[in-house]
Amino acid sequence: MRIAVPNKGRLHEPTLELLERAGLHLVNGADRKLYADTVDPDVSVLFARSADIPEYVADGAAELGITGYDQARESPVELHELLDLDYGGCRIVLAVPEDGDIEDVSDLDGGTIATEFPRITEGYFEGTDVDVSITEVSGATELTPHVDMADGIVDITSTGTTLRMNRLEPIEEILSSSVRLFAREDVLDDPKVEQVRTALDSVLAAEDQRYLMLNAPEQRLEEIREVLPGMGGPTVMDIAGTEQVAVHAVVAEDAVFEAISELKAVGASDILVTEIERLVE
Ligand SMILES: Nc1ncnc2c1ncn2[C@@H]1O[C@H](COP(=O)(O)OP(=O)(O)OP(=O)(O)O)[C@@H](O)[C@H]1O
Ligand SMILES: O=P(O)(O)OC[C@H]1O[C@H](OP(=O)(O)OP(=O)(O)O)[C@H](O)[C@@H]1O
Ligand SMILES: [Mg+2]
Repeated sequence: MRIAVPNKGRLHEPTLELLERAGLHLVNGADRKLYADTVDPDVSVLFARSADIPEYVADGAAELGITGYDQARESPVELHELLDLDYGGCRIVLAVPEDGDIEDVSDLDGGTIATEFPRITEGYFEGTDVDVSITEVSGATELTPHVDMADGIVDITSTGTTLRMNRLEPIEEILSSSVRLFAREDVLDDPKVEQVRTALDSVLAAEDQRYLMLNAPEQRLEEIREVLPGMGGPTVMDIAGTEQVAVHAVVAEDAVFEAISELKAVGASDILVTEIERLVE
């Protein structure tokens, strides 16, 4: 089983980090290589450009691919999306010069749009009654409206800094993207695919949960339980030779702050909060 992952760019590092956290450690160095093995002898990693990953998976070079949803939409191939990996969040927008006369999509009729995403752009304009010609560029798209190459652009934005720096403003959002795990339809029944999906999902599931440990007087256990409904309730252990119990529970990260003061109020002490590496439900 091969997983195609970004070989460079902003998705490279976080993708390798995710594989590591999921337990799929690369074993023979990743630098400047096309392939790497993982600790699982049945799983290897293939490095490719983010934009090429959908094609690599569809063509059989890899069974699974990790890349942006925008890249999957731009590619002509059809893949099955297994998991939203929740990083590389960005939007593809239609943007025009801040100080020009274009205020609305309809003002672009008869105009030219420059983009690295011609298919997405074409699909968007097909859904409007605005006719534009599309010029494909391979980078620095933001420059094109200022050198009379285009009236507007369709490009990626996240913080909006690049658009602002180039005196452009978004007038429409075309799609919202994040990194996803994709598979070819014919491998969906392979148990290894499910194993990889579960491993990656366990990292995401753990991210917004914390492991809470505390000591409490045994007679206050019921009150403690009320604060900690948790996953299947807390684990309770007797502390030998004392009237105290040790309580362990998984708690949503955003509930920890409040839970701590409530737990103290019902007699908890020695409260410890730790991150969870993986969580398989
Ligand atoms: N500003 C951004 N914020 C968040 N995610 C982004 C941003 N820009 C790009 N991405 C995501 O990362 C993917 C790859 O973009 P990146 O710029 O890293 O590679 P690239 O420019 O395609 O690399 P290459 O150098 O191989 O051409 C995009 O398809 C998108 O999903
Ligand atoms: O809204 P912002 O946060 O400013 O991000 C948007 C920019 O990020 C991406 O470029 P990237 O930094 O990946 O550089 P690249 O052109 O080399 O791909 C994208 O092509 C935009 O130019
Ligand atoms: Mg880029």
